[in-house]
Amino acid sequence: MASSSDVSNPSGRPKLVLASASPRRLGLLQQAGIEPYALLPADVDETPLKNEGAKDLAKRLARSKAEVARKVARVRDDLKDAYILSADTVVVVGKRILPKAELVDEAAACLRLLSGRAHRVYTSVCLITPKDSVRERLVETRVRFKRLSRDEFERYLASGDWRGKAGGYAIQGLAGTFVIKLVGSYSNVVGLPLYEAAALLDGEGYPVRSSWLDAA
Ligand SMILES: Cc1cn([C@H]2C[C@H](O)[C@@H](COP(=O)(O)OP(=O)(O)OP(=O)(O)O)O2)c(=O)[nH]c1=O
Repeated sequence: MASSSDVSNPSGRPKLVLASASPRRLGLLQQAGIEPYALLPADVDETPLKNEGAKDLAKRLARSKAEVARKVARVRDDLKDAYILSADTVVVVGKRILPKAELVDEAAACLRLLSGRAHRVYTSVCLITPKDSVRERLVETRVRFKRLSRDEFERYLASGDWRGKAGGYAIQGLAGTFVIKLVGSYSNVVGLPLYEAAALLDGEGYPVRSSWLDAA
């Protein structure tokens, strides 16, 4: 398991830095058999620019996170040749970008907008290769929520399951019971589209499936 400090790399495989503090992103990568060598969370200002749309916001933030981590990694002897992977997830209802809910009032406002309607979730994945090429993939998932009863609304807010989640909900948690329909990648909603992330890494020479036999 990776940590923000050094960990051993007994396999001699290329190293991967995950530029994220999200336990969901680490968990999804591990589900795919990909173990980051190090975690370098990047704290970037997530405020949308004036007139910035959800897709551009997700792309800009994923790229900023990767670039912040790259600066740190390239001056570290053990990480100077590492691949850097980051992502950013944005939830949007129509053109309205929902915040990453930190306060109960924000979560309540998000739920009111999501209840009984369809919305889109964008995750942009950014990969910086050891030679500093930048590769990106933007993935869209469409999600439709049931109309929430007052009881569901209040219990969900009381659960705190929304905290720190884009759009004020976590599909992998209690809010899974609100989802009538999902079109596209489920892992994209949780924070890292696995098909696209694996394809990006694979396409740039990272040995995505090299550990699969270790687990057999
Ligand atoms: C919509 C949705 C989002 N989320 C999470 C994924 C992300 O962690 C978070 C969106 O915020 P992000 O800013 O994309 O990510 P983060 O700040 O949590 O982590 P980092 O920038 O360090 O990588 O919301 C879920 O876990 N489930 C969901 O259903």
